[in-house]
Formats: sequence, C-alpha cells, structure tokens
Amino acid sequence: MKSKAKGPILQRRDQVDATTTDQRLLDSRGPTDWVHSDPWRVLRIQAEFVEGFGALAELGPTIAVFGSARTPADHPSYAVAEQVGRRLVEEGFAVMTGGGPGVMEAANRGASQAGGLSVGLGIELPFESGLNEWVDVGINFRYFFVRKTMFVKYSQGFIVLPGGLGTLDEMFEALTLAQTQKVTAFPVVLIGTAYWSGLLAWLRDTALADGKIAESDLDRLILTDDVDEAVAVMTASRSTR
Ligand SMILES: C/C(=C\CNc1ncnc2c1ncn2[C@@H]1O[C@H](COP(=O)(O)O)[C@@H](O)[C@H]1O)CO
Repeated sequence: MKSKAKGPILQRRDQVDATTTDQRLLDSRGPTDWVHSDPWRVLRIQAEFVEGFGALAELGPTIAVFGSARTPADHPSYAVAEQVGRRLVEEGFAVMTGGGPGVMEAANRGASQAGGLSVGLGIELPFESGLNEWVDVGINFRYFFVRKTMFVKYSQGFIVLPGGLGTLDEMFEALTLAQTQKVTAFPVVLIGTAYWSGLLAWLRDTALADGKIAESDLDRLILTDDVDEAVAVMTASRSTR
C-alpha cells in the first residue's frame, strides 16, 4: 500500500502527493502575481513592525523632531533645528527624525555632533533621497503608517519646526491621538512664532469658534521661538511620568 507521512498528516493510497512540500518550494517557477497581492503585503507590513519594534524598543527617552525636508542649510530654521538636536542630547534624550534632508538632517546633525543618539526613520519615496549622513541608527520604511506608529510609540514628545504637508500631517496626527486620548502626556511644541501664528489663529478663530475643536485641543500646543523653552517642556514632561 502506498503511504506517506506529510508532517503530522498521514496519506495513503491515491491520497499520497506526488511531490514533497520542499520540492514544490524549491522547484516551482510558477506565476508570481502573489508578490503583489494584499496577503503578501500583510506579511511585509508585519515584518516592518517587527524590524521597527526590534530596533527601537531599547532606545530610552526620545524626542521626535519634525520639519521641512526642503529647508536649505543656510536657512535660519536649519540652525535652530541643529540647536534643538544638540540641546535634546544635552538633556539626555535621543533624537528621532524622518531621516531626510532639511530640518531632519539638521536635528540629526546637532544630536550626532553632541555625541548623542541620532535616529532616522526614513521612508521609501518615488524620488529616492535616502537617510541623511547624520543618522547613526536608521530604518527605512516602506509604509508611512508603520513609520508613524514608531514615532508615536518610541518618542515621548514632538518638537515641530516650520514645514509643509508632511510636517502638518505629523503634527495633526499627534494632536488627534491626544484629543482622542490614544496618547497621554505627550507634549507638542511648535518652534517659529512667525511661521505658525497664522495657522494657530485660524484654529482659534475658525475651528474653535465654529465648535470643531475644543479649547483643550489648543492648550496642548505650545508655541515658542526659544529652543531652551521647547526642550524644557520635554524635560518637564519626562519628570512628571
Ligand atoms: C522633498 C524631498 C525629500 C523628501 N524626503 C523625506 N525623507 C524623509 N521624511 C520625509 C521626507 N519628506 C517628508 N518627510 C516627512 O514629512 C516631514 C517633512 O515634510 P514636509 O512636507 O517637507 O514638511 C518630515 O518630518 C518627515 O518625517 C526633497 O529633498
């Protein structure tokens, strides 16, 4: 009688497979459409979470710094971001950015040059820019939403410098998570009164006035031009935990 053990499964007579699982794995050159299918993507997403959690779990106190990818090195915001990176390190924080150019590069530069931990969470984009040279621990993500989870999970506060859509997305993500109590005790400091005042005025005069947000939502946002004040907010928040 034909009989075969397939792992814990017993097959007999005409139920016996003609090939082994290993043979099918190693020999097959079948269709490859599955590489682009959602179930396969789910595994890649899972792998990205595993890599991120594994690399960042032991970071210690960390502050995320956000801001424009388009800020040139001779722009005043670049020097401010560099100072933010340096001051955070002096207060014992690791500095985490999107790992790109502009403000991200400046904050990583300040942190690295101050001898601290400079982390970059990069993102795969159609136009490749890669991690900036001041990132000392870097991860490149395929998926924005996985990367965003890492920023919120592994930093204890956000410092936001002038930026565009990406920066606004990151700031409003933090504010939404705080409003819905998904995160608690998570300070968000905006640096650059001239740049941010118009947005804050609209939030107060239109969104708040029309009942779309609450006073407490605005209270969470701290606006300053003073790097030391921004860093002090992060330090104070750490000591209240
Ligand atoms: C636009 C250019 C490069 C983009 N490279 C980026 N690399 C990493 N992270 C990025 C990049 N662009 C945006 N981000 C994220 O959004 C924020 C900045 O976006 P903004 O629209 O410039 O404000 C930033 O905090 C990142 O997390 C060309 O050089």
